[in-house]
Amino acid sequence: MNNEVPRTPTKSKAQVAGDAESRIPSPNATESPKYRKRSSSPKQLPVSASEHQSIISHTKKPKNDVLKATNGDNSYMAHCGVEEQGSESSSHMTAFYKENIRILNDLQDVMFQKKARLDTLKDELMENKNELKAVLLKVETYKEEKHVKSQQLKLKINDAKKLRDEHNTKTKFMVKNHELEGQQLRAKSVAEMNRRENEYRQKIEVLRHSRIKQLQEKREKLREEISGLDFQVSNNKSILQDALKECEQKHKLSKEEALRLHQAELDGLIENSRELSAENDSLRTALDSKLKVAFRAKNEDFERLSFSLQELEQKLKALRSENAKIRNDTETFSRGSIESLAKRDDLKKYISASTSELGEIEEILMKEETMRRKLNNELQELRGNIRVFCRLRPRSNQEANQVSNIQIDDFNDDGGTQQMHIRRDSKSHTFTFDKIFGERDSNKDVFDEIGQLIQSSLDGYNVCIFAFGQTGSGKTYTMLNPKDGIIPSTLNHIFLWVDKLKSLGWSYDISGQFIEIYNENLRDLLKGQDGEYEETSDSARLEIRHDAESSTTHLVNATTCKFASQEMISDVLSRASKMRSTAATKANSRSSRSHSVFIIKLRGYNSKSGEHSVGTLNLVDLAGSERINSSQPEAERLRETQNINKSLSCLGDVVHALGAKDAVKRHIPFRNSKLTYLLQYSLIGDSKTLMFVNVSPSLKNLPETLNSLRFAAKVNSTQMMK
Ligand SMILES: Nc1ncnc2c1ncn2[C@@H]1O[C@H](COP(=O)(O)OP(=O)(O)OP(=O)(O)O)[C@@H](O)[C@H]1O
Repeated sequence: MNNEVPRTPTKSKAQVAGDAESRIPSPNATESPKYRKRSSSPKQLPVSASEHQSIISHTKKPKNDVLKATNGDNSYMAHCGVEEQGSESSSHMTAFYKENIRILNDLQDVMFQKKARLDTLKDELMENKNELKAVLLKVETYKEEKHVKSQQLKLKINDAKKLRDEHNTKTKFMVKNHELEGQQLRAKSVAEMNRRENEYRQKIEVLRHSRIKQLQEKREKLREEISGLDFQVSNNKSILQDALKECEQKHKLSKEEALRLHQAELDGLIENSRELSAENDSLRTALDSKLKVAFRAKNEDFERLSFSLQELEQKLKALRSENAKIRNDTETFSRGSIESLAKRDDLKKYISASTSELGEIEEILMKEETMRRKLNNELQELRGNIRVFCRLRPRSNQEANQVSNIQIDDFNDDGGTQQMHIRRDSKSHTFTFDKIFGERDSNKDVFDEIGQLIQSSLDGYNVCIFAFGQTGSGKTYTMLNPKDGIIPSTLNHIFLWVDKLKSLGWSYDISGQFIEIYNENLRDLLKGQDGEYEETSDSARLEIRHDAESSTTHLVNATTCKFASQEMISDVLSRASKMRSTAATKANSRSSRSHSVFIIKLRGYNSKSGEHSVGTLNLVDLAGSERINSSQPEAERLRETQNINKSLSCLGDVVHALGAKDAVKRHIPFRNSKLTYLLQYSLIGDSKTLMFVNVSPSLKNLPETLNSLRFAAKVNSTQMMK
């Protein structure tokens, strides 16, 4: 679209003059009444734009009229009714006409000047418009830039928010973990208290039952005794009464008989004679004494029987009071039993309420355990599936004065990384890792950092932990130090955790294999172990077999040790390291020239939820990473070094390929070394890998230290693809 202002045609002064000449009629031409009218006020010059316009319109019509007059059209004059006047007035008219023509020409000049000015203004307007356009364009560009910058700012703000959320999630997770542990401890102590309370209650119950039984038995016995005695007493009483009655009867009868006889005799004697009276008296005295003796004897019998009766009555009384006491006791006991029964019912109710509460708590704990597993995995993934930790071993006494210039920065909480700077020949080398342990950090400090990774293997993920570095840099100390190395600490941690998880229904089957890879040959470090180890025949060669369907690896002919108790750990590890050192003496420090791989398989089953988990934890002490030493050109050493270099570079290649963006489509060279082939399924997918790069502080080891750090830094720059 053309936005230009239509331009007024401009003319040069000569053109304007020429035009005016051609347009303006001759001064001799007949004057039109209109021009005459104007002559009456010759000094009235147009000053405004409207007057200017009206002058132009006035001058246009006379132009045609004048032209007609110039061409000798007298009818025009006649038509106008103008009469011929004298030559004086004609010259006057000519002057006037000329004056008007001049004014008109001046006006036309003014008009053209104004037109020219208008054009200039139009040009300026155009220029301004263009400038405005350019300015608008610039404004647009600035706006776009501003938009882009605001988008970038938004992204940065989002990133910052994400980091803050991440931090919050981490904090929440830690807090939750602590709470979880607290709850578990609380639940455990409550369970323990309940168990003890139950035990005591059961014991009290048993004691109470046995005591009641004893008392009941005693009461029964006493009842029997009482009834026996009652029976005896009533029996004796009737016997005594019968005897007494008989005695009295007999006595009465004998008395009556004797009296009757005596009376008869007396009567006979009285009747017979007085002489017999003396005899009668003596006879009577004799009879009296006889009767008295008999009576006394009978009396004594009676008294004896009365006494025994009294005794029996007293005994009966005592037994009765004892019986009453026993009854009282029994009543007290039954009252106690009723109270105990009420208490038992209360306790039963309390126990059933506690059991249901415990069930709920268990359910919550199980859910929290599942949540913890998920969160732990998310946290590990946030930290990266491949992580690299550096560890600087402490200087020995001999190295004290010959140490490298190594400086370790503080841990950067924002980036989650740590840096170290090494000076060599006035050049500074900086390396960044996920964590750096200095000379003063202990194996415990190291284990505290990797505990959650070990947890992942219990949760059913595959985990690989490598120790990499030159000979003497502290790999074996980090991995296998008997007291607190990663391997013994890991096994102890596993046992502790398995014990904790028992209350949530989890049970674990823990088994281990320990092998060595020397010159690309596998060797069983648990071979020949006794006890609960699965033996393999001496001639059997170790073989690696993969099951692609279940993504698992099987080591054919390798001894598998089932860890049934924590006590087995030190025994198995000391035997394995003995086996390794036996080989070392044979093959000249072979331990530093071979890779050792400790494979722990953790199969978990939850009887309450039916969940299964299978995790493999590979703890690898890699062979020394130093380059070929020209001072040791023996063929055997060369072969060893070549094999080590090949397998280490293959490990680097595999990790690198796994970290590539197109890793899923890419060929991963697992088969290029026995080590990577063995660990194939523990390096892909959800697996987690941690590499320790162990370095020495010694100045003489500096070139190897830098090599190791470069290798590790390359691994650290990798982020595993899923
Ligand atoms: N963090 C540490 N604290 C104390 N001593 C250590 C530490 N790291 C290593 N050492 C000591 O340094 C020496 C060498 O360590 P170590 O044998 O573990 O090295 P290495 O890298 O495994 O060597 P090789 O490859 O020969 O097995 C040992 O005497 C060990 O006790």
